[in-house]
Amino acid sequence: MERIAVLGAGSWGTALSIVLADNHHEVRLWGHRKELIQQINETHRNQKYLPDVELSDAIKGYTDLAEALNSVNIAVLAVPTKAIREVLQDVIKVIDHKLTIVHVSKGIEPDSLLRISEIIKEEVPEHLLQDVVVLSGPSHAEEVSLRQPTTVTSSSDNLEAAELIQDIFMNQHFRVYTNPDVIGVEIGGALKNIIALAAGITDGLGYGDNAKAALITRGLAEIARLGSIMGGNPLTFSGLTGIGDLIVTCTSVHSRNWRAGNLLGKGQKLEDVLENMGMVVEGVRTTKAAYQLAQKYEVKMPITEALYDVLFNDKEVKDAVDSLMARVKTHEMEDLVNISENRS
Ligand SMILES: NC(=O)C1=CN([C@@H]2O[C@H](COP(=O)(O)OP(=O)(O)OC[C@H]3O[C@@H](n4cnc5c(N)ncnc54)[C@H](OP(=O)(O)O)[C@@H]3O)[C@@H](O)[C@H]2O)C=CC1
Ligand SMILES: O=C(CO)COP(=O)(O)O
Repeated sequence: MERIAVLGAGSWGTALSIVLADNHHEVRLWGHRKELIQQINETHRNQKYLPDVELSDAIKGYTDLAEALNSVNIAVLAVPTKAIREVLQDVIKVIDHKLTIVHVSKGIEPDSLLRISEIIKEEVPEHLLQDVVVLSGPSHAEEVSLRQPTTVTSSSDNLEAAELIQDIFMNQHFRVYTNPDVIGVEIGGALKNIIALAAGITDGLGYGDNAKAALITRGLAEIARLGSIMGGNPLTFSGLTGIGDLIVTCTSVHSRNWRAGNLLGKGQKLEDVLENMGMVVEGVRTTKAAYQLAQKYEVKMPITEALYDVLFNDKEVKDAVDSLMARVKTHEMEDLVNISENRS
């Protein structure tokens, strides 16, 4: 049994706390809102983020970060990407020993263009950092908290650390694989949210399954194109954290990214959609970061670029779809064409 701190008491932090408590670990769920943590401790429910599930006594809520991290060697970082630096800066003020940090967030930081494991290594000095592990895959909190079958991937530069986290989380409802390709895992997890926003938009516009299949397939192509150039293993994009997460996020009503896209497709304004969601929609910031990455690496990412225009340049959603369809003709598998041209 381990004592584990989960930092972030939103949907995902709470759902993962349930998995850890089921596995008989002592779970310290830290959140920055006093009322929410009080409610978790008094009613054993997280009314705002996962109202339908009762939390076990093994999950204790904390608002004091020092208390939550006292005598803890493993911390699960479950806050939105934009809050990661702030939380880490507070964490290093209150610890005096090495932590293994498991991050479960799906995003890329705009402008710095850093992946989350890179932000962690930038913020946490070596003498306080044991290992960094990313846990990612097709896993909506709503289903995980109901103990419905779910599969995810644990990834780290240190295989032993990835396996430790695999052991800690794995149970009969929550199956954990390992993958040493941290770059591919983080890029797949972050960029699928862009495609999910786009899939929500086409659904909101009233387009059908053909459009959705096209987005998933061509979306995966552009994620893999960028991710491979950044150093990810192309095979990772056909795994759980690639196509797996892309499918679940583009097709599930649980997805906040899909829901946000759906409302945009129905004509709502971005500010209104985000304000009413009440939960993080990571894909918006990630679209900006991916757009910048595409320029930096000179990679073609037409869906990301079209969505960028919708989100940040006020382009009409219908016009964005029209311009994607009217792009200059091209091969589906450009690499295959290059290989066969070289042979002849
Ligand atoms: N939900 C899911 O099914 C899954 C989510 N993820 C990823 O997990 C990450 C977290 O998402 P999720 O839990 O769903 O998001 P939610 O919006 O449900 O919850 C986010 C939580 O983080 C808190 N928070 C925000 N900023 C700070 C801060 N500066 N300091 C402390 N706490 C803060 C929020 O508090 P407040 O109430 O004050 O806003 C809230 O409790 C995202 O990157 C997401 O992509 C990954 C897999 C599945
Ligand atoms: O990452 C997720 C499922 O794997 C959650 O997706 P949303 O953030 O779109 O809800």
